[in-house]
Amino acid sequence: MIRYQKLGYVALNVSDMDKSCTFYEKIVGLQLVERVKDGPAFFRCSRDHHNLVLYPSERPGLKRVGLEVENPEALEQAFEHFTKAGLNPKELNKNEQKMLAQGKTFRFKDPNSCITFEFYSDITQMATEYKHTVTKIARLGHVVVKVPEFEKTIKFLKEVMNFKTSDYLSESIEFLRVFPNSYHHSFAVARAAEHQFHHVNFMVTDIDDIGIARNRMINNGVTITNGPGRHQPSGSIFLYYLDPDELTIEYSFGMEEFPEEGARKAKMLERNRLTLDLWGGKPDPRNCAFGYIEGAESKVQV
Ligand SMILES: CC(C)C(=O)/C=C/C(C(=O)O)=C(/O)C(=O)O
Ligand SMILES: [Fe+2]
Repeated sequence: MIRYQKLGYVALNVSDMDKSCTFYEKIVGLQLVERVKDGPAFFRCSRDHHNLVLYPSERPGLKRVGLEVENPEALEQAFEHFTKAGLNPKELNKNEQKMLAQGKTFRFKDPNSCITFEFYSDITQMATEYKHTVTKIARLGHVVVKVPEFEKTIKFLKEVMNFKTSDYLSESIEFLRVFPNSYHHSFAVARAAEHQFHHVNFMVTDIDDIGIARNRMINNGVTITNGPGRHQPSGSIFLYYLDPDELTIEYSFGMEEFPEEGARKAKMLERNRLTLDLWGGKPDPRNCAFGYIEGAESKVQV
């Protein structure tokens, strides 16, 4: 079965590259690596060449999800596995691989969530450490999407992609880890009437990063849509806010980790406001409410 290293990067479509580049650098605290003229902008929060990529588009939202597997052998096995599963994975041409600063890379579209998943094992390691500025981002944490075909999507992610469930709210949200990565979730899926982006998360190093971020958002006129609060599922302390396209970004501090073997069984959690936030906060209705999934446009709803 496929063995993942981590959620490698998230690619977002944004409507105004200048505005969003400034926001992700100066407010979120990512490091700009390079910006291609009339093309994507690459940001990092680790030694990887990128952990977030912004693309210009008139339809803001999720463009694709990059998954790093453990090594080149795991990449070969994954390619064969997805081919056998009929997903028709396509290897990128050398030019695009070069632009992404990645080694061999392939993609396919999950027919249930409509997400384009990208797989690679090698990404350029930058010569210098990620430079903290306004906050100490520890890593790209997770991405969450909304889907109408909830059960089919979860079945696909678990049986075909080898994700494991950490916790779930019956028939409404499931938190998944990219096995054997230890973090409670790198991916989550919520049931909704339409395919939609939900949020992307960056994990920070200290509780102070959350408190300081709250003041930074207020001082810069950035809308906070939820928090600070504490999630019950992963135990993390969170703050959600909106980017210039009203896409939701989450910072979180702390997260339960799972061993590769002997992990606890997944908990079925109560649908209760206190599950989402142990501190009893009430989210703004704009929280996790905006963003397309690229490729979901053509999906016929049943
Ligand atoms: C039911 C909600 C969505 C919830 O509990 C969210 C939990 C977590 C977590 O436990 O860390 C998230 O990160 C999240 O989905 O934002
Ligand atoms: Fe989250």
